Amino acid sequence: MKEYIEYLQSVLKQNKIEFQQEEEFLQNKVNQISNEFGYDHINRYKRQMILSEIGLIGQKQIHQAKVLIVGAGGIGAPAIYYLAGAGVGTIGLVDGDSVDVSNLHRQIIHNNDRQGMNKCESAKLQIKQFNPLVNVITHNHNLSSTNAIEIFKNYDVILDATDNPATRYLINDTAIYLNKPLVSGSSVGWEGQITVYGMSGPCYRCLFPQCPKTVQNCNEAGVFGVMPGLIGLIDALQAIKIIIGQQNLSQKMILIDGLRDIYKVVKLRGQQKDCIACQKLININEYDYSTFAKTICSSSVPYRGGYKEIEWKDFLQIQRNDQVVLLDVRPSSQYNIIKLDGFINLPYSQIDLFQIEQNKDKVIYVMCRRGNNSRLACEFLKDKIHNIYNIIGGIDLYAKLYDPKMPLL
Ligand SMILES: Nc1ncnc2c1ncn2[C@@H]1O[C@H](COP(=O)(O)OP(=O)(O)OP(=O)(O)O)[C@@H](O)[C@H]1O
Ligand SMILES: [Zn+2]
Repeated sequence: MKEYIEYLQSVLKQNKIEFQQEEEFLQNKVNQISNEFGYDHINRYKRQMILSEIGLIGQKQIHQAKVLIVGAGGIGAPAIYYLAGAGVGTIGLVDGDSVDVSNLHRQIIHNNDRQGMNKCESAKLQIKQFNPLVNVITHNHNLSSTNAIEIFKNYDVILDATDNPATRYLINDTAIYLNKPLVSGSSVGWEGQITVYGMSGPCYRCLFPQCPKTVQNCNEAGVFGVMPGLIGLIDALQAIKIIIGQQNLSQKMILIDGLRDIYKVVKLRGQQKDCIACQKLININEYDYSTFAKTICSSSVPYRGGYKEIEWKDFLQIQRNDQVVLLDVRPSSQYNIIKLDGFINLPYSQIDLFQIEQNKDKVIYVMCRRGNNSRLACEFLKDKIHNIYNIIGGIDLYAKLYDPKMPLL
Protein backbone atom coordinates (compact mmCIF):
# COMPACT_ATOMS: atom_id res chain seq x y z
CA MET A 1 0.00 0.00 0.00
CA LYS A 2 2.80 2.39 0.99
CA GLU A 3 4.59 1.64 -2.24
CA TYR A 4 1.43 2.27 -4.22
CA ILE A 5 1.01 5.67 -2.49
CA GLU A 6 4.61 6.57 -3.29
CA TYR A 7 4.05 5.53 -6.88
CA LEU A 8 0.93 7.74 -7.13
CA GLN A 9 2.86 10.66 -5.58
CA SER A 10 5.65 10.31 -8.14
CA VAL A 11 3.13 10.17 -10.99
CA LEU A 12 1.45 13.28 -9.63
CA LYS A 13 4.80 15.04 -9.34
CA GLN A 14 5.71 14.12 -12.89
CA ASN A 15 2.31 15.28 -14.12
CA LYS A 16 2.76 18.55 -12.25
CA ILE A 17 6.17 19.08 -13.85
CA GLU A 18 4.77 18.34 -17.27
CA PHE A 19 1.78 20.57 -16.63
CA GLN A 20 4.10 23.38 -15.51
CA GLN A 21 6.26 22.89 -18.57
CA GLU A 22 3.22 22.94 -20.80
CA GLU A 23 1.90 26.05 -19.09
CA GLU A 24 5.29 27.74 -19.51
CA PHE A 25 5.39 26.72 -23.16
CA LEU A 26 1.90 28.15 -23.74
CA GLN A 27 2.73 31.31 -21.83
CA ASN A 28 5.87 31.73 -23.96
CA LYS A 29 3.80 31.27 -27.10
CA VAL A 30 1.31 33.91 -25.93
CA ASN A 31 4.17 36.27 -25.06
CA GLN A 32 5.79 35.67 -28.42
CA ILE A 33 2.58 36.40 -30.29
CA SER A 34 1.85 39.49 -28.24
CA ASN A 35 5.39 40.76 -28.73
CA GLU A 36 4.95 40.49 -32.45
CA PHE A 37 1.40 41.63 -32.62
CA GLY A 38 -0.45 42.08 -29.37
CA TYR A 39 -4.09 41.81 -28.39
CA ASP A 40 -4.06 45.61 -28.34
CA HIS A 41 -3.43 45.53 -32.08
CA ILE A 42 -6.08 42.88 -32.67
CA ASN A 43 -8.65 44.70 -30.57
CA ARG A 44 -8.00 47.95 -32.38
CA TYR A 45 -7.92 46.63 -35.95
CA LYS A 46 -10.25 43.59 -35.77
CA ARG A 47 -13.00 45.24 -37.82
CA GLN A 48 -10.69 45.51 -40.82
CA MET A 49 -8.71 42.35 -39.99
CA ILE A 50 -11.75 40.17 -40.56
CA LEU A 51 -11.75 41.28 -44.19
CA SER A 52 -10.35 38.33 -46.13
CA GLU A 53 -8.01 40.66 -48.10
CA ILE A 54 -6.38 41.85 -44.87
CA GLY A 55 -6.47 39.18 -42.13
CA LEU A 56 -3.62 38.75 -39.65
CA ILE A 57 -0.99 38.71 -42.38
CA GLY A 58 -2.23 41.90 -44.06
CA GLN A 59 -2.52 43.73 -40.76
CA LYS A 60 1.06 42.74 -39.89
CA GLN A 61 2.17 44.04 -43.31
CA ILE A 62 0.41 47.32 -42.57
CA HIS A 63 2.04 47.44 -39.14
CA GLN A 64 5.49 46.83 -40.60
CA ALA A 65 5.04 49.37 -43.40
CA LYS A 66 6.72 52.77 -43.43
CA VAL A 67 4.80 55.45 -45.30
CA LEU A 68 6.12 58.94 -45.98
CA ILE A 69 3.65 61.78 -46.50
CA VAL A 70 5.13 64.92 -48.03
CA GLY A 71 2.85 67.85 -47.18
CA ALA A 72 0.59 67.87 -44.12
CA GLY A 73 -1.94 70.18 -45.79
CA GLY A 74 -5.34 69.70 -47.42
CA ILE A 75 -4.61 66.30 -48.97
CA GLY A 76 -2.04 65.15 -46.42
CA ALA A 77 -4.25 65.79 -43.38
CA PRO A 78 -7.01 63.24 -44.11
CA ALA A 79 -4.50 60.79 -45.61
CA ILE A 80 -2.43 60.91 -42.41
CA TYR A 81 -5.56 60.39 -40.29
CA TYR A 82 -6.67 57.25 -42.10
CA LEU A 83 -3.21 55.76 -42.53
CA ALA A 84 -2.63 56.13 -38.80
CA GLY A 85 -6.12 54.78 -38.09
CA ALA A 86 -5.49 51.73 -40.27
CA GLY A 87 -2.34 50.93 -38.28
CA VAL A 88 0.54 51.88 -40.56
CA GLY A 89 3.39 51.21 -38.13
CA THR A 90 5.67 54.07 -39.14
CA ILE A 91 4.43 57.33 -40.58
CA GLY A 92 6.95 59.93 -41.74
CA LEU A 93 5.85 63.52 -42.25
CA VAL A 94 7.66 66.26 -44.19
CA ASP A 95 6.47 69.87 -44.08
CA GLY A 96 8.23 73.09 -43.14
CA ASP A 97 5.02 75.12 -42.97
CA SER A 98 3.05 76.02 -39.85
CA VAL A 99 -0.68 75.87 -39.17
CA ASP A 100 -2.61 78.94 -40.32
CA VAL A 101 -6.25 79.65 -39.54
CA SER A 102 -7.07 79.60 -43.29
CA ASN A 103 -5.89 75.96 -43.42
CA LEU A 104 -8.42 74.71 -40.91
CA HIS A 105 -11.44 74.47 -43.21
CA ARG A 106 -9.76 71.45 -44.82
CA GLN A 107 -6.59 70.46 -42.96
CA ILE A 108 -8.53 68.54 -40.34
CA ILE A 109 -5.60 67.01 -38.52
CA HIS A 110 -4.71 70.46 -37.16
CA ASN A 111 -6.78 72.65 -34.87
CA ASN A 112 -7.29 76.19 -33.61
CA ASP A 113 -5.00 75.78 -30.62
CA ARG A 114 -2.12 74.69 -32.80
CA GLN A 115 -2.02 77.77 -35.05
CA GLY A 116 1.61 78.71 -35.63
CA MET A 117 2.88 75.21 -34.81
CA ASN A 118 4.85 73.27 -37.43
CA LYS A 119 2.36 71.08 -39.33
CA CYS A 120 4.29 67.82 -38.77
CA GLU A 121 4.37 68.39 -35.01
CA SER A 122 0.69 69.30 -34.98
CA ALA A 123 -0.22 66.14 -36.92
CA LYS A 124 1.95 64.02 -34.63
CA LEU A 125 0.13 65.30 -31.54
CA GLN A 126 -3.19 64.38 -33.12
CA ILE A 127 -2.08 60.89 -34.16
CA LYS A 128 -0.72 60.15 -30.69
CA GLN A 129 -4.12 61.06 -29.26
CA PHE A 130 -6.05 58.50 -31.26
CA ASN A 131 -3.49 55.80 -32.07
CA PRO A 132 -0.48 55.50 -29.79
CA LEU A 133 0.59 52.31 -31.62
CA VAL A 134 1.87 54.38 -34.55
CA ASN A 135 5.46 55.55 -34.64
CA VAL A 136 5.54 59.08 -36.12
CA ILE A 137 8.76 60.53 -37.52
CA THR A 138 8.69 64.26 -38.21
CA HIS A 139 10.85 66.11 -40.74
CA ASN A 140 9.95 69.70 -39.85
CA HIS A 141 11.41 71.29 -42.95
CA ASN A 142 10.62 71.37 -46.62
CA LEU A 143 11.74 68.67 -48.96
CA SER A 144 14.56 69.81 -51.24
CA SER A 145 16.84 68.24 -53.80
CA THR A 146 19.57 67.96 -51.17
CA ASN A 147 17.55 66.05 -48.55
CA ALA A 148 15.01 64.08 -50.61
CA ILE A 149 16.99 60.87 -51.22
CA GLU A 150 18.16 60.66 -47.59
CA ILE A 151 14.58 60.97 -46.34
CA PHE A 152 12.85 58.78 -48.94
CA LYS A 153 15.20 55.82 -48.63
CA ASN A 154 13.83 54.92 -45.19
CA TYR A 155 10.24 54.45 -46.40
CA ASP A 156 8.31 51.88 -48.45
CA VAL A 157 5.57 54.04 -49.96
CA ILE A 158 5.60 57.78 -50.71
CA LEU A 159 2.56 60.08 -50.80
CA ASP A 160 2.77 63.40 -52.61
CA ALA A 161 0.36 65.74 -50.83
CA THR A 162 2.08 68.98 -51.82
CA ASP A 163 0.85 71.86 -53.91
CA ASN A 164 3.56 73.14 -56.24
CA PRO A 165 5.17 71.94 -59.47
CA ALA A 166 8.79 72.12 -58.30
CA THR A 167 8.12 69.78 -55.36
CA ARG A 168 5.92 67.52 -57.48
CA TYR A 169 8.78 66.90 -59.94
CA LEU A 170 11.28 66.47 -57.10
CA ILE A 171 9.10 63.89 -55.32
CA ASN A 172 8.50 62.05 -58.58
CA ASP A 173 12.16 61.90 -59.55
CA THR A 174 13.28 60.76 -56.09
CA ALA A 175 10.61 58.07 -55.71
CA ILE A 176 11.28 56.73 -59.21
CA TYR A 177 15.06 56.82 -58.64
CA LEU A 178 14.65 54.73 -55.47
CA ASN A 179 11.98 52.44 -57.02
CA LYS A 180 9.39 53.44 -54.43
CA PRO A 181 5.68 53.46 -55.29
CA LEU A 182 4.36 57.02 -55.34
CA VAL A 183 0.74 57.84 -54.59
CA SER A 184 0.04 61.27 -56.00
CA GLY A 185 -3.05 63.41 -55.62
CA SER A 186 -3.90 67.01 -56.38
CA SER A 187 -6.92 69.22 -56.00
CA VAL A 188 -7.84 72.73 -57.07
CA GLY A 189 -11.24 74.38 -56.96
CA TRP A 190 -13.89 71.65 -57.18
CA GLU A 191 -11.67 69.18 -59.00
CA GLY A 192 -9.17 66.54 -58.09
CA GLN A 193 -7.09 63.72 -59.51
CA ILE A 194 -5.25 60.73 -58.08
CA THR A 195 -2.90 58.12 -59.46
CA VAL A 196 -0.02 55.84 -58.50
CA TYR A 197 3.31 56.45 -60.23
CA GLY A 198 6.10 53.92 -60.58
CA MET A 199 5.34 50.21 -60.00
CA SER A 200 6.17 49.59 -63.70
CA GLY A 201 3.59 52.18 -64.80
CA PRO A 202 4.38 55.70 -65.97
CA CYS A 203 5.78 58.43 -63.72
CA TYR A 204 4.75 62.09 -63.53
CA ARG A 205 7.44 63.07 -66.03
CA CYS A 206 6.32 60.33 -68.44
CA LEU A 207 2.93 62.05 -68.53
CA PHE A 208 4.11 65.65 -68.19
CA PRO A 209 7.68 66.18 -69.44
CA GLN A 210 6.66 69.86 -69.51
CA CYS A 211 4.67 71.34 -66.66
CA PRO A 212 0.92 71.12 -67.45
CA LYS A 213 -0.57 74.55 -68.16
CA THR A 214 -3.33 74.01 -65.62
CA VAL A 215 -0.98 73.65 -62.65
CA GLN A 216 -2.07 76.20 -60.09
CA ASN A 217 -2.12 75.91 -56.33
CA CYS A 218 -5.19 76.39 -54.18
CA ASN A 219 -3.72 79.59 -52.87
CA GLU A 220 -4.18 81.05 -56.37
CA ALA A 221 -7.30 79.26 -57.48
CA GLY A 222 -9.28 78.58 -54.30
CA VAL A 223 -10.26 75.15 -53.02
CA PHE A 224 -13.43 73.63 -51.64
CA GLY A 225 -12.24 71.78 -48.52
CA VAL A 226 -14.08 68.51 -49.19
CA MET A 227 -12.16 67.97 -52.46
CA PRO A 228 -8.64 67.56 -51.04
CA GLY A 229 -10.37 65.58 -48.29
CA LEU A 230 -11.69 63.10 -50.86
CA ILE A 231 -8.37 62.93 -52.66
CA GLY A 232 -6.46 62.38 -49.41
CA LEU A 233 -8.73 59.48 -48.47
CA ILE A 234 -8.28 57.81 -51.85
CA ASP A 235 -4.52 58.35 -51.45
CA ALA A 236 -4.66 56.48 -48.12
CA LEU A 237 -6.66 53.69 -49.76
CA GLN A 238 -4.07 53.32 -52.53
CA ALA A 239 -1.17 53.28 -50.06
CA ILE A 240 -2.78 50.51 -47.97
CA LYS A 241 -3.57 48.47 -51.09
CA ILE A 242 0.03 48.77 -52.25
CA ILE A 243 1.18 47.55 -48.81
CA ILE A 244 -1.08 44.48 -48.81
CA GLY A 245 -0.38 43.69 -52.46
CA GLN A 246 -3.79 44.50 -53.92
CA GLN A 247 -4.38 46.04 -57.33
CA ASN A 248 -4.19 49.83 -57.31
CA LEU A 249 -4.25 52.92 -59.51
CA SER A 250 -0.91 52.31 -61.23
CA GLN A 251 -1.44 53.16 -64.94
CA LYS A 252 -4.86 54.57 -64.14
CA MET A 253 -6.04 57.94 -62.93
CA ILE A 254 -9.20 58.94 -61.08
CA LEU A 255 -10.57 62.33 -62.15
CA ILE A 256 -13.22 63.94 -59.96
CA ASP A 257 -15.39 66.95 -60.71
CA GLY A 258 -17.06 67.54 -57.38
CA LEU A 259 -19.34 70.28 -58.64
CA ARG A 260 -20.90 68.23 -61.42
CA ASP A 261 -20.59 64.84 -59.67
CA ILE A 262 -18.42 63.34 -62.38
CA TYR A 263 -16.14 60.51 -61.26
CA LYS A 264 -13.99 58.95 -63.99
CA VAL A 265 -11.21 56.38 -64.11
CA VAL A 266 -9.02 56.85 -67.17
CA LYS A 267 -6.25 54.59 -68.44
CA LEU A 268 -2.85 56.29 -68.65
CA ARG A 269 -0.28 55.84 -71.37
CA GLY A 270 2.59 53.56 -70.36
CA GLN A 271 6.08 54.36 -69.17
CA GLN A 272 7.94 56.49 -71.77
CA LYS A 273 11.25 55.20 -73.07
CA ASP A 274 12.69 58.70 -73.26
CA CYS A 275 11.61 59.73 -69.74
CA ILE A 276 14.69 61.10 -67.97
CA ALA A 277 13.30 60.13 -64.56
CA CYS A 278 12.49 56.52 -65.47
CA GLN A 279 15.85 56.22 -67.23
CA LYS A 280 17.46 57.54 -64.01
CA LEU A 281 19.32 60.24 -65.92
CA ILE A 282 18.67 62.96 -63.34
CA ASN A 283 21.23 63.89 -60.75
CA ILE A 284 18.67 64.80 -58.11
CA ASN A 285 21.11 66.36 -55.64
CA GLU A 286 22.24 68.86 -58.23
CA TYR A 287 19.01 69.47 -60.11
CA ASP A 288 17.61 72.98 -59.65
CA TYR A 289 13.91 72.23 -59.32
CA SER A 290 12.78 75.77 -58.58
CA THR A 291 14.45 77.19 -61.70
CA PHE A 292 13.09 74.28 -63.76
CA ALA A 293 9.56 74.90 -62.47
CA LYS A 294 9.87 78.66 -62.90
CA THR A 295 11.05 78.28 -66.46
CA ILE A 296 8.44 75.79 -67.54
CA CYS A 297 5.53 76.51 -65.21
CA SER A 298 5.92 80.17 -64.43
CA SER A 299 2.70 82.10 -64.35
CA SER A 300 4.28 85.53 -63.95
CA VAL A 301 3.63 87.87 -66.87
CA PRO A 302 6.63 89.86 -68.14
CA TYR A 303 6.40 93.63 -68.81
CA ARG A 304 6.41 94.09 -72.57
CA GLY A 305 5.91 97.89 -72.74
CA GLY A 306 3.26 99.94 -74.49
CA TYR A 307 1.73 101.11 -71.20
CA LYS A 308 3.12 102.61 -67.99
CA GLU A 309 3.71 101.03 -64.59
CA ILE A 310 3.36 102.74 -61.24
CA GLU A 311 4.36 101.81 -57.71
CA TRP A 312 1.91 101.98 -54.81
CA LYS A 313 3.71 104.87 -53.12
CA ASP A 314 3.32 107.03 -56.26
CA PHE A 315 -0.20 105.82 -56.97
CA LEU A 316 -1.31 106.88 -53.48
CA GLN A 317 -0.27 110.48 -54.34
CA ILE A 318 -2.37 110.84 -57.49
CA GLN A 319 -5.28 113.27 -57.66
CA ARG A 320 -8.52 111.37 -58.02
CA ASN A 321 -11.17 113.08 -60.14
CA ASP A 322 -13.74 112.15 -62.77
CA GLN A 323 -11.00 111.83 -65.38
CA VAL A 324 -9.37 109.00 -63.42
CA VAL A 325 -10.66 105.40 -63.54
CA LEU A 326 -9.45 102.86 -60.98
CA LEU A 327 -9.97 99.37 -62.34
CA ASP A 328 -9.70 96.17 -60.27
CA VAL A 329 -9.51 93.18 -62.62
CA ARG A 330 -9.61 90.44 -59.96
CA PRO A 331 -12.47 87.89 -60.12
CA SER A 332 -15.67 89.35 -58.64
CA SER A 333 -15.61 86.64 -55.95
CA GLN A 334 -12.43 88.22 -54.57
CA TYR A 335 -13.48 91.85 -55.14
CA ASN A 336 -16.73 91.25 -53.26
CA ILE A 337 -14.86 89.99 -50.20
CA ILE A 338 -12.27 92.74 -50.02
CA LYS A 339 -11.76 95.89 -52.13
CA LEU A 340 -9.87 99.17 -52.06
CA ASP A 341 -11.68 102.53 -52.02
CA GLY A 342 -12.58 103.96 -55.40
CA PHE A 343 -11.86 100.85 -57.49
CA ILE A 344 -14.53 99.48 -59.79
CA ASN A 345 -14.49 95.80 -60.71
CA LEU A 346 -14.18 94.32 -64.18
CA PRO A 347 -12.67 90.82 -64.03
CA TYR A 348 -9.83 90.24 -66.48
CA SER A 349 -11.85 87.40 -68.04
CA GLN A 350 -14.36 90.08 -69.19
CA ILE A 351 -11.89 92.83 -70.10
CA ASP A 352 -13.29 93.01 -73.64
CA LEU A 353 -16.43 94.54 -72.10
CA PHE A 354 -14.49 97.65 -71.01
CA GLN A 355 -16.21 100.79 -72.36
CA ILE A 356 -13.49 102.08 -74.66
CA GLU A 357 -15.36 105.03 -76.19
CA GLN A 358 -16.45 106.39 -72.82
CA ASN A 359 -12.97 106.08 -71.27
CA LYS A 360 -10.43 106.57 -74.01
CA ASP A 361 -9.41 110.07 -72.88
CA LYS A 362 -9.26 109.23 -69.19
CA VAL A 363 -6.34 107.99 -67.11
CA ILE A 364 -6.82 104.33 -66.22
CA TYR A 365 -5.06 102.64 -63.29
CA VAL A 366 -5.34 98.83 -63.32
CA MET A 367 -4.88 96.59 -60.32
CA CYS A 368 -5.25 92.85 -59.65
CA ARG A 369 -4.07 90.45 -56.97
CA ARG A 370 -0.35 90.29 -57.71
CA GLY A 371 0.14 92.39 -60.83
CA ASN A 372 -0.04 89.67 -63.51
CA ASN A 373 -3.62 89.89 -64.77
CA SER A 374 -3.44 93.69 -64.53
CA ARG A 375 -0.47 93.56 -66.93
CA LEU A 376 -2.50 91.40 -69.30
CA ALA A 377 -5.40 93.83 -69.01
CA CYS A 378 -3.06 96.75 -69.83
CA GLU A 379 -1.74 94.86 -72.85
CA PHE A 380 -5.27 94.35 -74.08
CA LEU A 381 -6.17 98.03 -73.59
CA LYS A 382 -2.89 99.71 -74.56
CA ASP A 383 -3.71 100.25 -78.25
CA LYS A 384 -7.16 101.58 -77.47
CA ILE A 385 -6.44 103.83 -74.52
CA HIS A 386 -3.62 106.33 -74.39
CA ASN A 387 -3.08 106.83 -70.69
CA ILE A 388 -2.97 103.52 -68.87
CA TYR A 389 -0.99 102.39 -65.81
CA ASN A 390 -0.42 98.99 -64.26
CA ILE A 391 -0.12 99.13 -60.45
CA ILE A 392 2.92 97.00 -59.63
CA GLY A 393 2.42 94.08 -57.19
CA GLY A 394 -1.37 94.29 -56.93
CA ILE A 395 -3.44 94.29 -53.77
CA ASP A 396 -1.21 91.70 -52.08
CA LEU A 397 1.68 94.16 -52.17
CA TYR A 398 -0.60 96.98 -50.95
CA ALA A 399 -1.58 94.83 -47.94
CA LYS A 400 2.04 94.02 -47.20
CA LEU A 401 3.09 97.69 -47.35
CA TYR A 402 0.14 99.53 -45.83
CA ASP A 403 -2.34 97.15 -44.19
CA PRO A 404 -0.61 94.01 -42.87
CA LYS A 405 -3.80 92.78 -41.15
CA MET A 406 -5.76 92.74 -44.41
CA PRO A 407 -6.60 89.08 -45.24
CA LEU A 408 -4.80 87.97 -48.40
CA LEU A 409 -7.17 85.97 -50.59
N1 LIG B 1 8.86 71.21 -50.67
C1 LIG B 1 7.94 70.90 -49.76
N2 LIG B 1 8.26 70.11 -48.72
C2 LIG B 1 7.34 69.79 -47.78
N3 LIG B 1 6.09 70.23 -47.79
C3 LIG B 1 5.71 71.03 -48.80
C4 LIG B 1 6.60 71.41 -49.84
N4 LIG B 1 5.94 72.21 -50.71
C5 LIG B 1 4.69 72.33 -50.23
N5 LIG B 1 4.55 71.63 -49.08
C6 LIG B 1 3.38 71.54 -48.19
O1 LIG B 1 2.31 70.92 -48.86
C7 LIG B 1 1.11 71.35 -48.22
C8 LIG B 1 0.09 71.61 -49.28
O2 LIG B 1 -1.11 71.89 -48.63
P1 LIG B 1 -2.24 72.76 -49.28
O3 LIG B 1 -2.29 72.45 -50.74
O4 LIG B 1 -3.49 72.49 -48.53
O5 LIG B 1 -1.75 74.27 -49.17
P2 LIG B 1 -1.27 75.20 -47.96
O6 LIG B 1 0.04 75.75 -48.40
O7 LIG B 1 -1.32 74.51 -46.66
O8 LIG B 1 -2.38 76.32 -47.93
P3 LIG B 1 -2.62 77.60 -48.81
O9 LIG B 1 -2.28 77.22 -50.23
O10 LIG B 1 -4.08 77.90 -48.63
O11 LIG B 1 -1.72 78.65 -48.25
C9 LIG B 1 1.43 72.58 -47.38
O12 LIG B 1 1.34 72.26 -46.01
C10 LIG B 1 2.85 72.91 -47.80
O13 LIG B 1 3.64 73.48 -46.77
ZN1 LIG C 1 8.91 58.43 -66.28
